[in-house]
Amino acid sequence: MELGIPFSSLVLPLSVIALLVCVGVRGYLNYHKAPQFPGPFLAKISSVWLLIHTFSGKLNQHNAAILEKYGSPVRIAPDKILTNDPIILRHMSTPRSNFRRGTFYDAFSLQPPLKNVLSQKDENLHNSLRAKLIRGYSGKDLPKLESDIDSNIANLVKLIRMESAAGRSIDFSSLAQYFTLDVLTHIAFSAPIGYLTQNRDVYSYIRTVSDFLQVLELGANSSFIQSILDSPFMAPMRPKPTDKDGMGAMMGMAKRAVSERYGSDPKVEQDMLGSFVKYGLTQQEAESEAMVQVLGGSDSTATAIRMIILHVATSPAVYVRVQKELDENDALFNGSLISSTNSRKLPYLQACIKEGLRIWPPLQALNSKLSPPGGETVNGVHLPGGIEVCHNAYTTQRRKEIYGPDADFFRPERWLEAAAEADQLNGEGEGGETGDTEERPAMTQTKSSQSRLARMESTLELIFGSGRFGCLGRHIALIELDKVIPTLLKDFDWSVVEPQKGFQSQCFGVFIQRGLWLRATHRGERKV
Ligand code: HEM
Repeated sequence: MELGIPFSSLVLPLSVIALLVCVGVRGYLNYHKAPQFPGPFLAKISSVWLLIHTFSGKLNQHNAAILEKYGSPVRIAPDKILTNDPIILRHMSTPRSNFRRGTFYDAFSLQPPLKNVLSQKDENLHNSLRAKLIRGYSGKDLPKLESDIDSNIANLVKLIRMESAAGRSIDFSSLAQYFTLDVLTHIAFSAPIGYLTQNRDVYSYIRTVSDFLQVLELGANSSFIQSILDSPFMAPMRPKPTDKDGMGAMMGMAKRAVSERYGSDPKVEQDMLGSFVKYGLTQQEAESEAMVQVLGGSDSTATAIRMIILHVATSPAVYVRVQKELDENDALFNGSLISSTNSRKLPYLQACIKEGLRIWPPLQALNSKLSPPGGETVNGVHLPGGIEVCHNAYTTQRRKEIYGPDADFFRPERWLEAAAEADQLNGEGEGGETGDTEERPAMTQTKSSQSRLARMESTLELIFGSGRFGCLGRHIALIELDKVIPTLLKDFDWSVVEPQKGFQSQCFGVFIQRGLWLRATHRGERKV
């Protein structure tokens, strides 16, 4: 029998049907990878939900919203769930845990296929690399760590004074990053690049890095995108040490600095690179680790500085109290810049720093960990095998049962109240200060493992990750904050220029923040 429909005219509709069937089957299989977890429907059947929000630079906000709506854990992709449960988060990173690094970390091989400490997923290789880096990062091999930071604070203060004397407002988003880039390159290579002295975005690094970070985060959140980025035809588009601008130019700078430390007549310095060389890193490994340090430490610490200053400057009661504490303890500045040890003697200042880190965790990436085959039950939640468990730092740090019913507000007093409670629990009654420790195993030492303060401290610690994956640069970051925050608050009065405008803040794991214009008024002469 003749149907009268030529086969060629059926090709298109049949192809569409076949495609729809494939998409449907794929969606069905995806859905059933972890059907027990709630979440947006699109996130259960495909990675599109996660990719759209990663691309928008607002994934952190969307993640916070779905955790609020569905509770923890919530599904954000077929094989990814998101949690803000501190017990699960800590458990996955303990030394004996069977969880492993997830696909998130594949994106951070800055010179693929070479792995660095951030991208190495093999447990043994990661441990041995960390062991080689730890003395440099802990500051033990850096006798000039504080004085190097001091010299950059002095440059920062000089620049702010100059701008303020000229009646100009200050682009604090850039300035904070000039400072962290100079500090990191100084302690890594024994000399800062000179962002502060030149008062400009050297290598256009800050301007161009946002595109790089957006692509990096897309790869980190999707192994499909990462496989495209890793493919040979993308190689010409990756940053190269020969580039004039951006990440590539920074790599070139690191490469040149590293090359001086190897070869027949190596330069020996007591800096981070010197420590890496001493503990056996190859030249190529040292280049890669130097870049990880700049990438991992500059945006994160700059965000911390911006958000702490912004929150203090826009909270009048806090501002008055912290400046009073700083003025009353002028002697701790020894006539110039404050040491980290002395800074930790100022309880209200320390409470402001902690509260700033809590209210706006500087890194809000997924940091996914892969559950062991067969799964595991943690804190009453069964996490099936082969699932990536991701972190939402923002809502972890706003848990009301830990920080109190007003956890959404910036209120440094909560740390002093919790410390006073802890002292009472211990029967010490010594005033409950949080900033009184010489050594700092956690953010500060805690006196009772049962106290609210202990729970607050250990939860706050999670902004740096924990256990075998914890941030190697935490010690350096905290010393920077201990020193730069009191200096900025003691030397200047800060106000927001055109507060109605707000500023731009995009999250690609790290934050790209632009247009935070502040006015600084010098408060009087002090030698720095
Ligand atoms: C306030 C500032 C900082 C924050 C909030 C922060 C946070 C983090 C987080 C959340 C991780 C990943 C944890 C995980 O994978 O579970 C990490 C890793 C890391 N951070 Fe930081 N960081 C900061 C500053 C720095 C600085 C200044 C440096 C360098 C001097 C640095 C170097 C590193 C390195 C090398 C790793 C990888 C550790 C490993 O793979 O074992 N960070 N950081």
